[in-house]
Amino acid sequence: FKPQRPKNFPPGPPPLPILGNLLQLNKDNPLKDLDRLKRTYGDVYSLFIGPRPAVVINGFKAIKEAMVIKAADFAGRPQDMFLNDLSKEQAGVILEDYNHHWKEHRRFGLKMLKTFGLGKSQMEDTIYVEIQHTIDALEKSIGKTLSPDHMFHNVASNVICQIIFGTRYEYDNKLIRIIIETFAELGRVANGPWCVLYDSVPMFRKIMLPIRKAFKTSEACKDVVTCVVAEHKKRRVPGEPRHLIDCYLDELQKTKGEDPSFSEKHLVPYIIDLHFAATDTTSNTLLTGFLYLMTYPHIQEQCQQEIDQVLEGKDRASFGDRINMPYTQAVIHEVLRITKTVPLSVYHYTTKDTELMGYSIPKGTLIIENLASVMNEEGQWKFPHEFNPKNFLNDQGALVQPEAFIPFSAGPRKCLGEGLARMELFLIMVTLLRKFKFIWPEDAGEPDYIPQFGISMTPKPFRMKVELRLTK
Ligand code: HEM
Repeated sequence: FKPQRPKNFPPGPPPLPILGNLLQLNKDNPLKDLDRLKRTYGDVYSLFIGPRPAVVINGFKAIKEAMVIKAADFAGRPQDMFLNDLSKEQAGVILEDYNHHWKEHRRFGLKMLKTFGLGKSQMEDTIYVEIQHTIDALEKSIGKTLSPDHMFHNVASNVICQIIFGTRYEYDNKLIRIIIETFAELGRVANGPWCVLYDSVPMFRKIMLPIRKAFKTSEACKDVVTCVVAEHKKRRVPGEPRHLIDCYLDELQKTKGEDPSFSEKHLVPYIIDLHFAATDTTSNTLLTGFLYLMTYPHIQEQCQQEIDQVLEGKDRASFGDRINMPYTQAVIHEVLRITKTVPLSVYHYTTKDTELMGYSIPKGTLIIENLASVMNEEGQWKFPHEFNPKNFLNDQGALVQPEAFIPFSAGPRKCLGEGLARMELFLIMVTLLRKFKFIWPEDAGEPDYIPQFGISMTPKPFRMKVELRLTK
């Protein structure tokens, strides 16, 4: 029953029978424990999640060797875990293994972002529609305090909904509600002990009640999305796509069953994947950004000075303006660094027997890419442990992007939505900072910067006070 490390496998703490090293990891937030183990065993070490061996990769050098230099060896995804079983062999793109289906859906996703405006003013227009809704909400709260949670979630959700469905939804819409509830439910289960038990002791799988509930919620979510797709299908004119769903159906017609990767049954999980990947990540980064901007008012003011100067006489910012805003850009980069938005990336899997930093790693090993360890790695940053935009500025005040800046990961599985996320963060932050001053409420006490751990790091709920800067 005691798990054994294969020959020349990375070292790690001795495992217990059945449980492996689970008791050595804090179930609410394992990041500190992973850091502690790194100090003992080095940048590449192994752990047993139950009886399953996993290799944890820390620090920029080791991550680069795995994800970039030996990219194809480390680009798989495990296929026998709770989240895979949820998608019942109809994976979209995030959890799909390194295969033809993944490649085609990734290519298609990138094409969709371009088709619907990335790199053109069309995407800026889409984002601006959402910003206007945020501005309306903020204007109603001038002089009062408000909770920004839903506001940023709404923006990020609606930008991706415009691409997928060609429409925006109010926060209380049935589709959006069920998607949010499903992710919350799955997030709770995925971060908790039930999921670990599910992944490590398959014989218990069928009898675990919380797991069965999560499966039911996920099915209900798929049913709602399926209905929405069916509605869109009724109004579709082949060859005249209005949104991603139309384009997918056109692609299906083009390949006429020759390429089984594209099939209607894959469309629903694909949509859910994209919405999931695009929403909490972007909104949690924005929330963290505004938490820091409120509590570091001198940094907020310096951004505002630069924004006022560059946008003087202009109605609105365009993404191209970022070139003339090195300080604001540095702040946005610093927000992404400090947020560690997706701290352990998405689990990878080795596609063949390989080597890393001199250790042997067999095919089919679970790989945990500790992106958080790079974001405050000593030697990579001027100020690894503080919020300081100088991490991204040289002595002349120009923007520099250290190689270790990999909040979107690196290599072939790198975030598909990086371009969209960067555009959203820039346009939303710049537009809101130009128009409003964000203030940490006097009665809010000391800010708590420690986020809740999850697939995406979520800041603890906070309130913000808003004052108007421009009346236009
Ligand atoms: C601040 C915002 C975001 C951050 C920090 C972020 C970060 C990440 C990270 C770390 C991964 C895992 C990469 C890996 O496995 O090596 C990922 C994957 C992914 N992201 Fe993002 N992401 C963000 C926003 C978005 C947006 C807006 C989209 C919209 C389309 C998106 C779509 C995806 C997809 C589809 C994948 C899976 C890629 C694959 O498996 O090939 N992300 N993201």
